[in-house]
Amino acid sequence: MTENSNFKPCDLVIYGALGDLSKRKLLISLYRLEKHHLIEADTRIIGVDRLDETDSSFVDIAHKSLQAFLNNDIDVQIWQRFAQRLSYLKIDLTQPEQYKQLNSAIDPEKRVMVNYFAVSPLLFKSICHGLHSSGALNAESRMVMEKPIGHDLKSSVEINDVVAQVFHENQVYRIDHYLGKETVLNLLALRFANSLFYTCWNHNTIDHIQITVGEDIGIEGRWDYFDKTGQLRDMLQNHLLQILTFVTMEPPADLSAQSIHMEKIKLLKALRPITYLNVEEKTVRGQYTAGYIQGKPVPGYLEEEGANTESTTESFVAIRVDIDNWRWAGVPIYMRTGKRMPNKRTEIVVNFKNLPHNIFKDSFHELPANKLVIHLQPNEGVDVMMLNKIPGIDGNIKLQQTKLDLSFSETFKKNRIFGGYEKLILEALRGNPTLFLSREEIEQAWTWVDSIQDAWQHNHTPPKPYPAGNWGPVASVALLARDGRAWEE
Ligand SMILES: NC(=O)C1=CN([C@@H]2O[C@H](COP(=O)(O)OP(=O)(O)OC[C@H]3O[C@@H](n4cnc5c(N)ncnc54)[C@H](OP(=O)(O)O)[C@@H]3O)[C@@H](O)[C@H]2O)C=CC1
Ligand SMILES: O=C1O[C@H](COP(=O)(O)O)[C@@H](O)[C@H](O)[C@H]1O
Repeated sequence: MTENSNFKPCDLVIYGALGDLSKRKLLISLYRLEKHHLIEADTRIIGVDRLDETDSSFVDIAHKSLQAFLNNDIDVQIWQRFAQRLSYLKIDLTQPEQYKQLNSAIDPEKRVMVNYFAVSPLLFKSICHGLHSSGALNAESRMVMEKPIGHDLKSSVEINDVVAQVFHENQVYRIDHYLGKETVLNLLALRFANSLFYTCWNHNTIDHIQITVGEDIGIEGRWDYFDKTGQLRDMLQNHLLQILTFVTMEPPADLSAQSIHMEKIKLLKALRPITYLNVEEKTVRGQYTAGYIQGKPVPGYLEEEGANTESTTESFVAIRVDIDNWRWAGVPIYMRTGKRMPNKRTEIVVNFKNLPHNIFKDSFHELPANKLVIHLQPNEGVDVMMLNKIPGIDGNIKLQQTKLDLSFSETFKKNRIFGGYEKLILEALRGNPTLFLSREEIEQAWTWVDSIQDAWQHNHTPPKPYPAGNWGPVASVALLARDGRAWEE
């Protein structure tokens, strides 16, 4: 144990331990934390799910997941240390009496109980009831709740109300793993530690902003969950709105969770509502058809495992967002997110305004505007596109567009970039809630997203098809073209 010797060990209970999130992200992140000696020696990990597994078969399942998602890059010693922490309990989460088993698995005298809800939000209420009736909780216990919390504002309020009956607000950790990503956190540094951006981060200087969160994967066998949810609720309600708030909120008074939550809520309240009257012009819904990703054929959404061929769920959304406040008046923010895009790419492009007059007509009829490109993943870093003089001795000044390139992997060679889940799981184990979300901001985000969902339903807006391996339907290009703009490709 090196860095965190002042933290208490935990009983980390993962509900839904055999599910996709647990296997793909949580166990992998925990293994990586183990590798870097960041987990207390006495911390235990208890997997809970409804299948008839045993401690040892759960250990095998965890090993297979690591093999699959870490490309077999498993160190024997680290694995042995990690495997010793693992145990399994079969609990049907809808059956309150089965939660009593937890009492013999945890040790509240020695360890803090951290309950990780890695299941559908439909089960959150049952888990709260079950935990309450089991008597396993105490004032130190924590709970980590996955996004999306609920399906809409109403269900989110219901869940938060039930959670509040069992956990005090300071025991509740609402996770959005994008807030654990280094590059998302770096937005705070970029904006609030650099005087360069202080005076120009507003409608006087910025023309528009683009936020792209593209994934090349499809729904990865998660039909039941995804088809009921869709890309708007799965990605935009949480990850994209979180990125948006970090890019556009007012400077917080300090770095405390409270100050940041306050600014995010103010920003979310300023988002102009999208209703059935303007939803067709402001949004694009898409659904992928069969196509190719990096040369390999992939099935369409309606041919995915378990698919219902009638589904009109969207796997792609593009939206023009307007923020009704002094800073952002007249500056559109275009956001798009989708499955089966050509590659995985999360980036923010801040497009600055053109200069009022061009004295370099020999080089450019119209001077290309400056751009700040923030690469959130992969190839984390920041680029500034600017104009420079091409060196030379002839009399004319000739310009060229050049890139000022700050690559994280180059610049911070000695620092490992931790994944979002690694960072946030560690914070939950340490009992630091700073990077988690407040109830109010989630409910505010639902209010805005519900209005879009209702408008689509009201207008019977069908998703537009796009072949896998493309950046969404053609209508997404038209969304910007109507404003005389284009997506950054
Ligand atoms: N997967 C991901 O990449 C991400 C997921 N999330 C969120 O995490 C949560 C879980 O997602 P995901 O892992 O994909 O979902 P999965 O359906 O893959 O996993 C849920 C697990 O819970 C089990 N389960 C369901 N009902 C019960 C029950 N009554 N008692 C005990 N176990 C039960 C399921 O078993 P069974 O298979 O038998 O139904 C399954 O093993 C969701 O809220 C999702 O939004 C958030 C970010 C990323
Ligand atoms: O929350 C979710 O996020 C993942 C994408 O996460 P990333 O860290 O790989 O960008 C997404 O695939 C999943 O559908 C969604 O539930």
